[in-house]
Amino acid sequence: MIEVRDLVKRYGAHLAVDHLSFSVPDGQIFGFLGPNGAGKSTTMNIMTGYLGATEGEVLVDGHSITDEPELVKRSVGYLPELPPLYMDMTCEEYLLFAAGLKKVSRKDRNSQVDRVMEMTGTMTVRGRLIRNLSKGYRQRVGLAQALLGFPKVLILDEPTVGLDPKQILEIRTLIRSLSKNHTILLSSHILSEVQEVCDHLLIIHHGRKVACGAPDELERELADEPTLELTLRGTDSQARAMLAGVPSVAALSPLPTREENAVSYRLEQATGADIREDLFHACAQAGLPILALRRDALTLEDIFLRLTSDDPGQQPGVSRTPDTSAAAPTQEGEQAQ
Ligand SMILES: Nc1ncnc2c1ncn2[C@@H]1O[C@H](COP(=O)(O)OP(=O)(O)OP(=O)(O)O)[C@@H](O)[C@H]1O
Repeated sequence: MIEVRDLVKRYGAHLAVDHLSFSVPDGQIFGFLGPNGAGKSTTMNIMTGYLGATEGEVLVDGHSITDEPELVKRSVGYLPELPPLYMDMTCEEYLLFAAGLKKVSRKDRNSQVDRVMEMTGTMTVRGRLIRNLSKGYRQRVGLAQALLGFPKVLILDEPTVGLDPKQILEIRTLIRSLSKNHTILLSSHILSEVQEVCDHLLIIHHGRKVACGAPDELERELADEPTLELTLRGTDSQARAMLAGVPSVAALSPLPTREENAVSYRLEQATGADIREDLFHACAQAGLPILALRRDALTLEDIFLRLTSDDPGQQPGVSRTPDTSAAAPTQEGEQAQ
């Protein structure tokens, strides 16, 4: 169990981490998400004992990183954003060297290095110079280094940054397999990179917590009720009279339309309601053909962008991604766009 309590980090007058608190239970893959400069690396550097906090504390299994740094460091493996690799060493030489720095006993070094190379799929490149390895393999070597000593906790700072899509998938699979025996905290500034792999997400902005929860929980809690965009063949008064008779239309606002003899509205639905079928029947009964019906729902990506935006235009309800799966067939038999 990792506990971060009321953590503050100031660089001179700049407040990089602002009273941040969270905890990571054993066995969880915890995603630490925020745009560039949000304070992720600073927090991770404090959690791993590389940097001192201005205020607050970090506990790993109840032991404070400040009071018992050696003990805590032994239970934490760290992959920094730029792994400190020595380009002129082979993969194996580097891992043996890192095992020495981590005070792995001489008699265990070779077997541990073999084991972490197996775990990270680097056995086949053990004799290659690190400078000649691809970025994906260098990242694996960095992970292998973090695994030496078999710490309970792994802290990975942007482990997939700069990798190609295939390498990203491979590292993700590797992280998932490591989660069987480790508690993992990994950071990213890209939601899609952590959404798939993490059980829990913490979103920070300007060093402050802005949201925390399981990805689907966040989506449920932070997304507004979906709205509908409806375009009909008919007049404004006909449409409003028909819509007045549909229960659960909480509000409507007109939208511009390029269709001739047509009107378009954004409809807000009462909490929890889905009025698409009611609308279909009401429009059919009133003889007002539906030309388009589109449901707008916030995705987790929209929520992340909204929570971490300094632009007041990116406020609730502005950044929306159309859910085209909910588009209704038009009178011409086409899918509405
Ligand atoms: N040594 C330092 N001295 C002064 N300011 C710093 C220092 N390190 C980081 N900062 C500032 O603190 C803030 C947080 O930086 P940090 O690197 O922790 O963010 P991050 O979320 O990891 O960003 P990135 O994804 O770009 O690495 C930024 O505004 C950064 O400019």
